[in-house]
Amino acid sequence: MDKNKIIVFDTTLRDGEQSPGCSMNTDEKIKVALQLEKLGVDVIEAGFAAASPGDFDAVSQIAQIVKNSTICSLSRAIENDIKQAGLAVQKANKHRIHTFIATSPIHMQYKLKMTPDEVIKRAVRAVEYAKTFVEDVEFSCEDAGRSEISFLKEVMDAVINAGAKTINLPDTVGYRLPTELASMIKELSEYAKDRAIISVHNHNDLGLATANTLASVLNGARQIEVTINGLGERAGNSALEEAVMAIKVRKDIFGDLYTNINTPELYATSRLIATITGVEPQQNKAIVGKNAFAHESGIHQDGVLKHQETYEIMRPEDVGVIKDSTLILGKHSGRAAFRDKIVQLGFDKVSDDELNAAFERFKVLADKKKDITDDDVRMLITDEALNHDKIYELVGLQISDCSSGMPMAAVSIKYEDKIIKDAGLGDGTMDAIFKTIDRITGYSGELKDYKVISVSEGKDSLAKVTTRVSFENSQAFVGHGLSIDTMQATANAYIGALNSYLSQKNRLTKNCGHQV
Ligand SMILES: CC(=O)SCCNC(=O)CCNC(=O)[C@H](O)C(C)(C)COP(=O)(O)OP(=O)(O)OC[C@H]1O[C@@H](n2cnc3c(N)ncnc32)[C@H](O)[C@@H]1OP(=O)(O)O
Ligand SMILES: CC(C)C(=O)C(=O)O
Repeated sequence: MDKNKIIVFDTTLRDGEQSPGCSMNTDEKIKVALQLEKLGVDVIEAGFAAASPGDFDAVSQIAQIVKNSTICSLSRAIENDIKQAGLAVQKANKHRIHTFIATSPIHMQYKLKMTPDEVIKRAVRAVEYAKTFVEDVEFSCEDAGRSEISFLKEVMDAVINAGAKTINLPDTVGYRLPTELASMIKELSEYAKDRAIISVHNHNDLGLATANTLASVLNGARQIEVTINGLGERAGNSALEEAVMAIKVRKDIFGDLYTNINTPELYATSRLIATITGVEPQQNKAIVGKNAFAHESGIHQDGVLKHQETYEIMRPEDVGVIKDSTLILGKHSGRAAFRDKIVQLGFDKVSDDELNAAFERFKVLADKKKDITDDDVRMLITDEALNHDKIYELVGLQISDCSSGMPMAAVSIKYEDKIIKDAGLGDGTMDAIFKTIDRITGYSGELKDYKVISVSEGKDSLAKVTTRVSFENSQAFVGHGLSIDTMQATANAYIGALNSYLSQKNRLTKNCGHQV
């Protein structure tokens, strides 16, 4: 084991997905996992296999597709959870079970209703049982941040003896300050010595998650549990991009400590997650926010023009932000320039079909819009990749509305080589579109969330719509729509959610007879 290597454990697909409104379907999770692999993440926590058949399906598919990163599933210290985790990750090249139980007085007394002794026994049984599925078992003392150090040591001894290789000490409720966590991690790392790797998993309730992660690394932690864009339960987790760049930029402090993260992939990974979840990082978010490398005021601009490092502590290209694109795309650009641009933007695994479909859409867009930005191209490619399950496909949409009239939508949809047309009224234009689509497809969706953002600036910007829709009392499915026309993007996003629901339903029924 290299003492200077910081293992990057990404939990975007598990804790990140616990952010309200951030659930992803299996295809989306696979795309994220492949991008995390490209980013160089050591361990991907692909989900909580026992949580639902959909989660089990996603973890097992990722386990079979990703080759370089270790694939891990979280599980409570409960036999059936561990079994589901073990079965889900078993086909991975490298696999891990991550089992946990809370160790703080407040969690043991009120939530688990267990005595400390019972918790230790349960933890040991969990690790021993997990070892019957995989060699690599991680154990987490949930709410370690509010646990007693002496009890943590007892739990650590017991689970290490049972075979746990990594001990994670989460600050589950983001309570600790960096100096406090640093001393706790120092004491427990020294206590563990070479018996196990000490890991940290910090939440951001006081805005200290990344500070806590870095303080822990400086005090012996050799695994960091992080998420892209800092997604996660409540105020989120420590952001991968922040922790990794701090270690890289501040060599004077971190010395020989390093991660294997391919940092020029950070921005593309962040964009993929934002596009899939529809949750944009705040504009001033470190590393990946829209303003992270923007200089507004004259004195700063003057400084950067004279010498970039006056106001930039890292180069935008180090994190994959391309500031000055040399290739300008427009209506006269051809396929070669388009392909070149998407490679430049970091998409090197786009299939010919996806490229051709995106190129056709690019040409239509270029006819309507003067400047095609990098963000437009990125969205076109991602949208094509996210909407490949075209069970139902929007062919035409016509809407009419006036301030005192009856909103109406006429919709035509392709289904199995047939074009089905219908028209209907609604309480607003969007309602008319949704109701007409429901009538054509025979599925009545319940809209749980709707978001629209403009991809770039200007009146002719592309609209990117993300919907979350539940069908037949299912969980909410995400749909994406992209168009210069917001209503067209809305219809596509709604149909996309239905397609996503139907493909998941088909796959689960085929694989294991489960309902969605
Ligand atoms: C800090 C974290 O992020 S932990 C991970 C959070 N992630 C999730 O919760 C994943 C999504 N969760 C789910 O789908 C569901 O909660 C399930 C399937 C896991 C469990 O559902 P249910 O069996 O209905 O239980 P429910 O969620 O209501 O309550 C949790 C139960 O697990 C117990 N429990 C909680 N953590 C643990 C643990 N680590 N080990 C053992 N038992 C635990 C609780 O005490 C409670 O038990 P009780 O029902 O006897 O009171
Ligand atoms: C289960 C653990 C790792 C967790 O998510 C937390 O404590 O926040």
